[in-house]
Amino acid sequence: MHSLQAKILDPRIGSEFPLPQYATPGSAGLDLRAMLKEEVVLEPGQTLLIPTGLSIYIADPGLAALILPRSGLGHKHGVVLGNLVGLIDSDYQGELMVSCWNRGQTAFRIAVGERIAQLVLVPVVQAHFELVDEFHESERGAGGFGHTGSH
Ligand SMILES: O=c1ccn([C@H]2C[C@H](O)[C@@H](COP(=O)(O)OP(=O)(O)OP(=O)(O)O)O2)c(=O)[nH]1
Ligand SMILES: [Mg+2]
Repeated sequence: MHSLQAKILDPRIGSEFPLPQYATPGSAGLDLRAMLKEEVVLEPGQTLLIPTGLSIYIADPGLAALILPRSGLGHKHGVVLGNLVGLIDSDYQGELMVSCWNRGQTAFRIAVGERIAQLVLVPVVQAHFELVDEFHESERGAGGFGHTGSH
């Protein structure tokens, strides 16, 4: 298992609420909690930036973290992310923030400490552009956006 530097910015993490943890041994995501002062109601269409009380420093440019919706919240309640996916750069040292978007039709109450999203550490390959005049021709060429049909 990888080791990740983290800072607790909200003392309720580690006391009232546990550090983000893998729910099962095979889980890919660490659940992030809403470290709100008090519960909030997210109205239909509303987006709110929610602090997690935690910062991480990934440090290795060969890694990044993604903030992803929790499938239960997204599917059952329409609560997803305002940025669809959050990308945490390896050099970011600020608080992990979750943009919560209620794309549904009904208001959703977010309780203090509720698990609102999940953090996944992923490998990254950085590349530089090698400018060329022509590509070696591929079977697909420039065809895209349904070029291969739908069946
Ligand atoms: O859901 C998110 C997305 C981003 N971030 C933090 C970590 C990330 O490294 C930084 C910048 O994110 P991004 O590059 O996606 O945003 P930007 O709009 O391009 O801002 P910047 O100009 O700071 O790069 O904001 C979060 O805390 N939560
Ligand atoms: Mg950026």
